[in-house]
Amino acid sequence: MSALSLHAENLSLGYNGHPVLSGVNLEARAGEILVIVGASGCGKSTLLRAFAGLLPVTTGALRAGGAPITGPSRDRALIFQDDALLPWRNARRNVELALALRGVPRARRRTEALSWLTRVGLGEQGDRLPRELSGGMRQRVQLARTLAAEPRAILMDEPFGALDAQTRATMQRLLLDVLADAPATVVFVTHDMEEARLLGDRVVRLTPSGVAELKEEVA
Ligand SMILES: Nc1ncnc2c1ncn2[C@@H]1O[C@H](COP(=O)(O)OP(=O)(O)OP(=O)(O)O)[C@@H](O)[C@H]1O
Repeated sequence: MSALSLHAENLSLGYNGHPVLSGVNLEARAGEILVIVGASGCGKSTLLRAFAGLLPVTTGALRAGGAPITGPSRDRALIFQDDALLPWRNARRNVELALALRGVPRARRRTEALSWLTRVGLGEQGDRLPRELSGGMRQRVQLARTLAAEPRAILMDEPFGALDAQTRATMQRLLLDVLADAPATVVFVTHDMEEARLLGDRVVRLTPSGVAELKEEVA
C-alpha cells in the first residue's frame, strides 16, 4: 500500500462553538514526515484528530490521497499520549489484532506479534496485560501495534513523550527504519525541537490561523 498524502484546506474547527483553528492550510506529502510544533493549546491534537476522522469538519476540507475524509479509516492510524490498548488483551494479543485486521494468517500472527514486541524492547512482556505495564511500555506496545498494521498514514501525538532519553532514541530509530521498509506519511506532533529536527522532513509551527515552515530555522 502506498503512502497517503494528507491535506487540510481552509480548515476551521472548534468545540462547542469555540474556534480552535481557523482557515488552516496544510499538506503532508505522501511519504514524508511532517513535524508539527506549536504552543500548548494551539490545536495540534485537534488537527490530528481531524485527520484521523474523529472530528466533524464544518468549514473547509480534509483530504487523504485526494479523497475527502469522512470518518476513521484503517489507512490512517492515530497514536496519542494516552494509549488505546484493549485492557483485556495482553500485549501480544493487542498486536495480533492489528495483524488480523491486516489479513495476516492466524498461524503467522503470534510469531510476527512477538517480533514486533521485540523490536520495541518488549519481547519478554508479551503475556502482560496493559495494566501490568508502565506508561512508557504501553506506548511502545501501541507503537508496535500501529506499525504492525502497516497504515498508509500515521498521526502521532507526542508518542514518545513518556519515554526516557535512551528508549526515546531507540523508538525514533525504529520508526525511521520501519518507514524505510514500509513507507507511510507521518504527521508527528512534538514539543521537543531536537526530536523535530531529527525526524522531520519538514517542520511547521502551527498557530490557530495557519502554519509556518520552520525547517530552515531549526536546521
Ligand atoms: N474535547 C474538547 N472539548 C472542548 N475543548 C477542547 C477539547 N479538546 C481540546 N479542546 C480545546 O481546544 C484547544 C486546542 O487543544 P489541543 O489539544 O488541540 O491543543 P494542543 O496544541 O494539542 O495542546 P498541547 O500541546 O498542550 O497538547 C484548547 O484550548 C483545548 O482546551
